[in-house]
Amino acid sequence: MKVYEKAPAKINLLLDVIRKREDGFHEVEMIMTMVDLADRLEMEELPRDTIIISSQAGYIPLDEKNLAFQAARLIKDRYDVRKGVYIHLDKKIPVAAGLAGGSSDAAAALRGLNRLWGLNIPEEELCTLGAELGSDVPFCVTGGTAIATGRGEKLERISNPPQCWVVLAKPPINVSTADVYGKLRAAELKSHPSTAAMVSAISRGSFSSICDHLGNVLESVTLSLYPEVMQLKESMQRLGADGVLMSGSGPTVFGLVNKEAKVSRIYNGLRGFCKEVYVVRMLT
Ligand SMILES: C[C@](O)(CO)[C@H](O)COP(=O)(O)OP(=O)(O)OC[C@H]1O[C@@H](n2ccc(N)nc2=O)[C@H](O)[C@@H]1O
Ligand SMILES: Nc1ncnc2c1ncn2[C@@H]1O[C@H](COP(=O)(O)OP(=O)(O)OP(=O)(O)O)[C@@H](O)[C@H]1O
Repeated sequence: MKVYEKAPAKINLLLDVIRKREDGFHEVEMIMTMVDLADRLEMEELPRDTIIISSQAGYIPLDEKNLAFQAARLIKDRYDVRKGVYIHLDKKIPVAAGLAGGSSDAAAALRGLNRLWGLNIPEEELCTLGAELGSDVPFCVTGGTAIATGRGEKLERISNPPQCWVVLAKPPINVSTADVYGKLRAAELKSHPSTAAMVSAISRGSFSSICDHLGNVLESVTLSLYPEVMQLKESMQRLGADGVLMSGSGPTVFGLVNKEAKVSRIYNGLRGFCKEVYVVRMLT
């Protein structure tokens, strides 16, 4: 038997850091949603008690470092599953981009293996398992749009933003999430984005107000480390995106655009100097 799962990329419409915790993680307040750029996982049961990962992407680990592998091992250990699985990852989400590609693969593996092995694990329990794999995994299990607090694992579902185009551009640099959080001086942040204003904008379905309240305090670190991310933001703004922000710890920058007519101008303008540009829709 085979099961298939889609693993969409996430973007952070808002990312605030409240404080550094004693366990080394940061207390955050984020608003996350999904876009329709997705990896696809094919999972097939194996009679032997083993986990095998393959992918067409040559640049990700296929051993126990792979988050989908870790998800499979976790579910097998916790529910005493003695069967094996072959997981093929069709990667479309750029890696180490701030789009939670690995986290979404892990979440899709949890959902898929729950079905493949008929375990009937409730979604909330899958989220708790997911939190053991990474802070973004619980959100990737549920999808939709949510306010995430704690280290990102406490979720409150909210309505989806109004439909729009999302232009994603990833400069050719690799950014380490741990490094960005490590360099952030949370206590010295001068301004914070307003979660309440963003939640209100989303609930009113006001595209322009959503664009006005985009904010990510991790930009203060990544933009100063990598000036090319700042340049990319400026280019997207100049080309006419309605709202522009870096996603997660970066380096991907996204632009929200409400009119289709503007999208190809932005895409073509960015493609002149950035190889990885994607035009997608918000997943609603
Ligand atoms: C930047 C975001 O992607 C925004 O959605 C997340 O906050 C990070 O989520 P993630 O990549 O799943 O992060 P994890 O794999 O749990 O953690 C990677 C590293 O980032 C740092 N980290 C992560 C989340 C958090 N709330 N505080 C942190 O300080 C920690 O140093 C941790 O060792
Ligand atoms: N299934 C996977 N897909 C992509 N990367 C993976 C996967 N499993 C493990 N990794 C490793 O995880 C690291 C981060 O990749 P990922 O694409 O998840 O980053 P990200 O988009 O920045 O995530 P986040 O937004 O959650 O911080 C990479 O160095 C990669 O080698």
